[in-house]
Amino acid sequence: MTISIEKPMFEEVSAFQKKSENNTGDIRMANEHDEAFLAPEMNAFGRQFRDYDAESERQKGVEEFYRLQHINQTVDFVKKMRAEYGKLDKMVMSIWECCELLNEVVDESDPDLDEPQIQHLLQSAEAIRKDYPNEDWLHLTALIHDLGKVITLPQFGGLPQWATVGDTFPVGCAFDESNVHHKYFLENPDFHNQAYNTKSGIYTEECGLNNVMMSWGHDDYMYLVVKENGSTLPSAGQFIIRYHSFYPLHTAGEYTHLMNEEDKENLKWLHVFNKYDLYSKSKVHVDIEKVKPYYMSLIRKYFPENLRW
Ligand SMILES: O[C@H]1[C@H](O)[C@@H](O)[C@H](O)[C@@H](O)[C@H]1O
Ligand SMILES: [Fe+2]
Ligand SMILES: [Fe+2]
Repeated sequence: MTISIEKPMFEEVSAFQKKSENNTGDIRMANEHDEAFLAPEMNAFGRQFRDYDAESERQKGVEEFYRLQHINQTVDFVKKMRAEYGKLDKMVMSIWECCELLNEVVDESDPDLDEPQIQHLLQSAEAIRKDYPNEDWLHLTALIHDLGKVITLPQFGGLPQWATVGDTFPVGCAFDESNVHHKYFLENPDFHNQAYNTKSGIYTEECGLNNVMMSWGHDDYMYLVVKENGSTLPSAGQFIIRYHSFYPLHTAGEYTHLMNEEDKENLKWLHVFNKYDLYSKSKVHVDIEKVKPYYMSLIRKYFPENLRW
């Protein structure tokens, strides 16, 4: 199904200023009188969003995270993970149970967020709901997009952070320089493998992202969960879940030679989504009990009661 976009995809950055006054570091509850979502200029730490070069303690941890991620995500590793997690034999539970479980996950790759993960899910979902009130599938997509991070918990195999979070990129072809902290790819064995280090590598131009192996993490895992459990979430929603961390594509505009026509359509919605995923990260908490009935109704509409994880 193709869903057309009637709203402007991006607001001017100047319009974002007003909201930044809210980002003072104090936690307050959002209420229904808040105006439509305006992306702030600064994150909750008073820095630019996605600033991977700032000098700070937090930044050192993030850089170390990317060093390990870039060294270890290889074609062989991704194949192994896909086979293992494709079995979906780790757990049986509902979507909401997983939302609650996610609170136990800490994301070491994220320079902009140190709130409980369930707040990030609800903050992004509520922000997108205000601006796109009729696209309920988009609200639900936002709610579940990061649930795959549970693979770092012991009961899901306890994968290291570098195999769970962070930006994603294709393996099996050259690592583009737009990847943050690109220099660490030099220590990845695939970097020196001639079958894997050309622009298209093992792929052909316009082969479609579905035929491309992405670095393993919460995006691809959650996509598998959605697909294999027979969710009726539209293809644009499934695409968003699968590629929302693929910043080298959706923000830097690289790797587009691997896309087919369907990918190009879906990418429009990913651009919409990305603004809410990134800029809704704030200290303004959503009242979970108040919004829960609405999201439960969406879960019932698009998912079976229990899912295999
Ligand atoms: O640090 C963040 C975080 O892990 C997000 O969940 C992921 O989607 C981003 O791409 C990543 O950079
Ligand atoms: Fe994510
Ligand atoms: Fe997110």
